[in-house]
Amino acid sequence: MQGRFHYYEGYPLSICAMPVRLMKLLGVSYLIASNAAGGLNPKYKVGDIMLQKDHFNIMGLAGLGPHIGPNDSRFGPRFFPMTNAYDESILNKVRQIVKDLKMENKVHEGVYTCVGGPNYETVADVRALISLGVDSVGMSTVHEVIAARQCGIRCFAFSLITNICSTEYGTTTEDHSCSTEVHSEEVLKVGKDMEDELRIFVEEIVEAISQDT
Ligand SMILES: O=P(O)(O)O[C@@H]1C[C@H](O)[C@@H](CO)O1
Ligand code: HPA
Repeated sequence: MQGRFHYYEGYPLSICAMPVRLMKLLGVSYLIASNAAGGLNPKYKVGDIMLQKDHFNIMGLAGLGPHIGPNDSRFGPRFFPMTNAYDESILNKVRQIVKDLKMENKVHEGVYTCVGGPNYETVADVRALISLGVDSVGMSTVHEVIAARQCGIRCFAFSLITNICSTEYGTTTEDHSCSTEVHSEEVLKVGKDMEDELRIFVEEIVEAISQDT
């Protein structure tokens, strides 16, 4: 996919996840999802990659999800587990690719969360997410993976760390902005700068998965 629907654009999460259900109808069996995300783990640097071992569904805990409403049983059961949402055998392949491509110094494994956005987080938000065990924060992917898991699609996802979320209140500069705040220009630039490296990374993952099919 080129782009995706986001909750902050005014779409319900069922629409945000709809392309995954379309993929299922087209016969897709693996989902590779990526996102731009803020780094919460103090070890992360801008430009690093975080393989998602899991996600923390903060919107789901608040009652928001792609399956609210009548269940469409073509896509799976009403109730379904999310214990192993991120496929361990794909993760193992990716771990090997990370070694082969000598990317170990910039690749981590961690927990992602999706917030509603479109505003970035306050310092209090960031401190709370860290205390909840979250390593990266973005505005997508969780509901897509939930939709995929209901219908049996195997998932791999990673975050590109485009900015570091501040745990400290910054100093206000002369133009009334703040020294530690995030701007979308920065997020887009890091995404652009990493495009070629990420393309190779994803091509390797597709190749490794396709050897199994
Ligand atoms: O679509 P993703 O989750 O990669 O994009 C993130 C979330 C927002 O759309 C945007 C904020 O900078 O980046
Ligand atoms: N927070 C939420 N979403 C994001 C961020 C962030 O810091 N960076 C990129 N997408």
